[in-house]
Amino acid sequence: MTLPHPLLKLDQVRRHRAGRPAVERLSLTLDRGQILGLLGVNGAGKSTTLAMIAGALKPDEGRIELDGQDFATHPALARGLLGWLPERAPHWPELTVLEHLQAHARLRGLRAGGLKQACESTIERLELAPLLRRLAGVLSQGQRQRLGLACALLHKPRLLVLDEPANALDPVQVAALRKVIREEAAAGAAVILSTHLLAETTAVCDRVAILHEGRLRHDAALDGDHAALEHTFFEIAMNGKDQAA
Ligand SMILES: Nc1ncnc2c1ncn2[C@@H]1O[C@H](COP(=O)(O)OP(=O)(O)OP(=O)(O)O)[C@@H](O)[C@H]1O
Repeated sequence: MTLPHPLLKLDQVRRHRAGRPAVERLSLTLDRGQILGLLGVNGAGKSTTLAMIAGALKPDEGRIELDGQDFATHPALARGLLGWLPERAPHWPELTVLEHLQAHARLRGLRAGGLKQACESTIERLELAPLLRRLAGVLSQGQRQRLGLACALLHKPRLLVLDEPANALDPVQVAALRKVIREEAAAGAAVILSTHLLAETTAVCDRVAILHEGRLRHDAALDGDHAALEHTFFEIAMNGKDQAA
């Protein structure tokens, strides 16, 4: 009997940036319906990892598989399966919010009724209706973040890759973001999100991985003992001590 493959698999992935190791021999898997928090201090390698998962950066070594497909040999297929909110989501300042959503939907292959339906449901979920006619260039940082998240969600991705998704969001929007993440996971998508804030992971994730200096130092299900996790995080961040990896 063959076991079903995980939705996402990283196998011994390495990446240098500016001549230095940014991610070192990183292996992890993620299953459908899981919400994994990638935790680490500034410069730990979180964004580099997520950019490789999203196909924006190529690993120097190692393999990344999405739904059993090697990213290196099937990049278009893999990209079609995921939605990525990068750390600084790019936008076209001269387009309105609605034009953004429509352009992203077209880029994702949606047309006619499917495009309209995807835009309408995303606008409703992310409460973007009051912003539709506004130019992206005049949005606040938090509003731009919501637009970036909307663009990542439009085509119902099977893997959501969110880099610091709560950045610049107010508390109401943070709660809305968490609801969306939980809904996506409940619908069977896998979610990986990066943060340097412990509370972000404990609020919404069911598993946490800690990266430090590009290496995976901890990977475990969240068991509700937040004090123990905080201790582990600080031990790793302050002393670089390896924990159960
Ligand atoms: N564009 C770049 N060019 C060169 N080096 C980079 C670049 N981006 C990141 N790095 C380096 O790669 C390493 C990992 O950075 P990365 O942005 O992945 O960390 P991070 O955990 O996401 O940090 P933060 O929480 O501050 O966003 C760091 O040493 C950083 O200086």
